[in-house]
Amino acid sequence: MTDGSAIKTGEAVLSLDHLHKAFGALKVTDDVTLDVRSGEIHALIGPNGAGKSTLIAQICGELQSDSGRVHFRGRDLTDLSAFKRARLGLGRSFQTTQLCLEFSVLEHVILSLDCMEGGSFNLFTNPRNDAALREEAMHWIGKAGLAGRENRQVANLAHGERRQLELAVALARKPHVLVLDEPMAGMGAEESARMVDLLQELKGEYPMLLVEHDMDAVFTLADRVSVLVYGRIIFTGTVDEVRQDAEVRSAYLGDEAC
Ligand SMILES: Nc1ncnc2c1ncn2[C@@H]1O[C@H](COP(=O)(O)OP(=O)(O)OP(=O)(O)O)[C@@H](O)[C@H]1O
Repeated sequence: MTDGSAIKTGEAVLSLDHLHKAFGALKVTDDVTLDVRSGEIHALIGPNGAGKSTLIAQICGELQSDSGRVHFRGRDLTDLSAFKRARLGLGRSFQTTQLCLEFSVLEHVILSLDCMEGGSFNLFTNPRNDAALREEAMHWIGKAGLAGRENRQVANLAHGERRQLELAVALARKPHVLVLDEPMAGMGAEESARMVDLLQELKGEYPMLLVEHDMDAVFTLADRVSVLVYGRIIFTGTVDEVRQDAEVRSAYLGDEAC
């Protein structure tokens, strides 16, 4: 299989095969094998410093693995740059916001679309004149729950709305999988609930690898959960299985899972 169009529900879209990464003597990714299947949200949880962000960087090509392979939609990505992986549809969000505060929501998404198409559109002269780009940007803005906020300057958005804008930008790149690094980070309860609803709506359309500390969100959204401790996956299973596993509870969940 070389083309993702042939992928059926439940088949692996993204596979990590025995990935390793060490910083000096510190093994940060230690023989990690997991997959994200079509139609699912696969959550990756683990204590601070377990190696979750490092693993995301290895998946997305920002960090070279010491060994192991990454396959995406039937293709071996291991030796490709982050840019090429993104082009092939590996979408990602970051743990901290990566937005230009002086742009409007609409300008942000239009710029992202234009960059993706390799255009020469000049944001500073006439950002809203390309009707097709504008229409498409509005589509992604709506999909990320920001309809009505398109003309608001990013600097004036609430934290949760900024995370939604990042989601709009990620969606505008037309990913075939979403790798989300703590999308609820820094959010209050109401903002988290809104993001959970959004991800719930997008589930099925986009397979997701979700790194998240908010256990309510994880238990609501995930089909499967992998638990990373000191760079090793100690357990993969359904939400119920993970909640009941004694090792997981002692390593990470504690009484939260009861
Ligand atoms: N470039 C680096 N050089 C050396 N050590 C690093 C580097 N990047 C990460 N580490 C170390 O690797 C370990 C894993 O870090 P990582 O940020 O991947 O964990 P994490 O699970 O994402 O943590 P958190 O939940 O706090 O975001 C930590 O001990 C960290 O200090």
